[in-house]
Amino acid sequence: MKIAIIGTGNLGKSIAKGLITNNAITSLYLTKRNIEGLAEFEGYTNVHLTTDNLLAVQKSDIIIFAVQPAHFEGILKMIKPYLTEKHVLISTITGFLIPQIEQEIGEDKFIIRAMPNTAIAVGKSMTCLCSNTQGEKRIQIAEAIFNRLGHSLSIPESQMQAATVVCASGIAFWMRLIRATTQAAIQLGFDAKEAQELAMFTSEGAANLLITNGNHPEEEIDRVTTPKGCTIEGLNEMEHKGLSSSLIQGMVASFNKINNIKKEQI
Ligand SMILES: NC(=O)C1=CN([C@@H]2O[C@H](COP(=O)(O)OP(=O)(O)OC[C@H]3O[C@@H](n4cnc5c(N)ncnc54)[C@H](OP(=O)(O)O)[C@@H]3O)[C@@H](O)[C@H]2O)C=CC1
Ligand SMILES: O=C(O)[C@@H]1CCC=N1
Repeated sequence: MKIAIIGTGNLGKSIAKGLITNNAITSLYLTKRNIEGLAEFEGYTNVHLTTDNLLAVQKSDIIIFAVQPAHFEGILKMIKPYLTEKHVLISTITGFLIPQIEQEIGEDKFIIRAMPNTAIAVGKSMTCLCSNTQGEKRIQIAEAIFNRLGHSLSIPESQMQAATVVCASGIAFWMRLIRATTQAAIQLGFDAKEAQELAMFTSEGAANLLITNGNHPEEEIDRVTTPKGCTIEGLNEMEHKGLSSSLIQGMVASFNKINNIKKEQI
């Protein structure tokens, strides 16, 4: 696959790492205005670093956009004359809707929105996908890419804002939970390195129990909570302090913020 990533920042680099590690590219063009920040990608014969978005578009079939929302409109205007019927356009841009993209480049283009997360760098992204009517004819290409780099789910565009919070921002939320459990483990006597090891692999085990068994979390909780035991004591104390409520309120705040994100960023 001939792929370009327009805007190789935090997410773009993560996608690039995933694509390279999983041998998912014939050629990969990575763009950025300041390409000094891409030194880690030097030395791969099929990876090209450039400031020239038009070159990247012309040399590629699949264009993944990963710039900040406020930069996207200008880039679409610039590349429009260079888009052909071969191009599949995949936008990871938060809050930028398909009709807005179509307004810039036309409804006849294959337009897909993807909401991956930074775990794509290690082939573990939960990625939600949607497309315009034309894009439905190429959605399998996006599914092939993102399934190779994790797990994908096609959803209506109306759910993309929620998917951004749950899946993309979700990495930060889970990191904070893992960090907090690490801090607790340190307080309980483990050194910092061991504490993080315990927190990381326990959270991985919890997720894998659900992925493998397909059970409801409460079913797995019931298996751990010995009557009058220490687990239920801890869980109930966490709930008295508002753990679930705090997570839900934080995620709803994150969701509401997306409505303003495009006009606020520069
Ligand atoms: N970070 C994440 O986990 C996720 C982010 N997203 C979305 O992905 C997008 C990028 O986010 P993120 O990676 O965090 O942001 P970053 O700021 O880290 O990356 C954006 C990159 O775009 C580059 N850029 C800006 N203007 C241009 C241009 N004209 N041509 C080429 N490159 C350009 C910037 O580099 P330079 O200034 O050198 O050009 C920068 O490296 C956002 O829209 C965000 O909503 C979606 C899911 C997850
Ligand atoms: O924080 C943000 O706005 C972007 C979108 C989701 C993850 N990062």
